[in-house]
Amino acid sequence: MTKQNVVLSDTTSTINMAITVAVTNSPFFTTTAQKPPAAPGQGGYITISRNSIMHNLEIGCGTRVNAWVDSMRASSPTHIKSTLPSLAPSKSAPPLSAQSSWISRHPSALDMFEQIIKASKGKQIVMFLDYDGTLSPIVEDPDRAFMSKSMRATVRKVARHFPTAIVSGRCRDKVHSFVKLEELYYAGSHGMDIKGPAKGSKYKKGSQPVFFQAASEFLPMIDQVYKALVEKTKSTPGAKVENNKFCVSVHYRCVDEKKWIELAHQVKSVLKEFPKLRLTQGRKVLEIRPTIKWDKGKALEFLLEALGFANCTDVFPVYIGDDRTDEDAFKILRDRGQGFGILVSKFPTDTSASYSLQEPAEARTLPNSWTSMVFFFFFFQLYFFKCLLI
Ligand SMILES: O=P(O)(O)OC[C@H]1O[C@H](O[C@H]2O[C@H](CO)[C@@H](O)[C@H](O)[C@H]2O)[C@H](O)[C@@H](O)[C@@H]1O
Repeated sequence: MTKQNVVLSDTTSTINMAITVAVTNSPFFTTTAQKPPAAPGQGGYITISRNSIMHNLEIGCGTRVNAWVDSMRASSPTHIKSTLPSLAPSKSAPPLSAQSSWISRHPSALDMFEQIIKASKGKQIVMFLDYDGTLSPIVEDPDRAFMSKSMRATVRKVARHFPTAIVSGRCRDKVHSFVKLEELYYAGSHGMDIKGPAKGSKYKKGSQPVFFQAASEFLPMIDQVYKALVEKTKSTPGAKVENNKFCVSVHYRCVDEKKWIELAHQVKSVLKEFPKLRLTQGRKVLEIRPTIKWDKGKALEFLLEALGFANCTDVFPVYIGDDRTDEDAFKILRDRGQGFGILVSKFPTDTSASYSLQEPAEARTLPNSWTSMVFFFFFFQLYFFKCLLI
């Protein structure tokens, strides 16, 4: 029996935790490894290998199916809340050494605020923001994950000072309809659908409009798999299939846990017919997407290039996100040695982000400059917002 340390992260739902899962041969999980060893947050978000799932479900091997359901369960706040202490110091539960060590490796962005501003001096800051769980609260109905007016006002302010992009797993049009800011860049479908502001941007060098769809040829297939999944899962109460244009989400947040295995089998039976699609896992969501090598990290690189910063040393990208899919972008920043990633999380989790956002109470001093103020209030809102999450 091989013991594998698998990190399951549900940042938005305050459910980040490291779980040691004993998995025999464990082909079930493939992790996007995040080196280097000395860097904070080695490890990665879990990608469920489609082949492994397909195989395991196909042969009806109880252990493998259970492993999948275990993974779904581990992304559940109720399970993790009860087992992992929050990063916030509490009277009843003094911080564990693991927690303090995590915080020392991923210090609060607020505590490091002055250093961050100093490091960005003379460079063009470019902001990348995840949507669900970062700008909007996690709610049961994905169609109602609205952004608050104050968050919108903050993002508007940020965009006035820096080129700003929303990078989301959602369909680009949908995330645009939630954010409602024309001046931003939007990268929907996990970065597979990128569009710049219709009126252009004062930051962009050159007049070419920014538009890129990395998986256009998959459109008919995604439509097909969406319809098949809707049909197949309709017998599972609470299951919701969301068409994100270049990918599909199967939500199980409202599905009775006893029915998760049934849902897993339904999804498997559909995916069997689509060998060019792969399956990954998000927050109480199974995400089906093309097998192309494109993710939020690639979208970040694409946008930096489109903005004219491809080989620049004077650019400072900042990516704020809370999900496993954001790790691809954090890793790019770490590898480039440019800017930094901020993980919004109440709990320790494996991450390539440099900094974290945990508690609003950490905000102590007000920085001086206007730019700093924008950052400060932006961070502060994210902190505050995070505390309201389920
Ligand atoms: O990259 P993101 O912007 O974070 O999008 C990832 C997924 O977010 C949405 O699902 C999540 O938020 C829902 C609303 O709060 C919640 O109900 C769900 O359980 C979460 O997984 C979105 O609906 C998905 O399509 C995105 O892939």
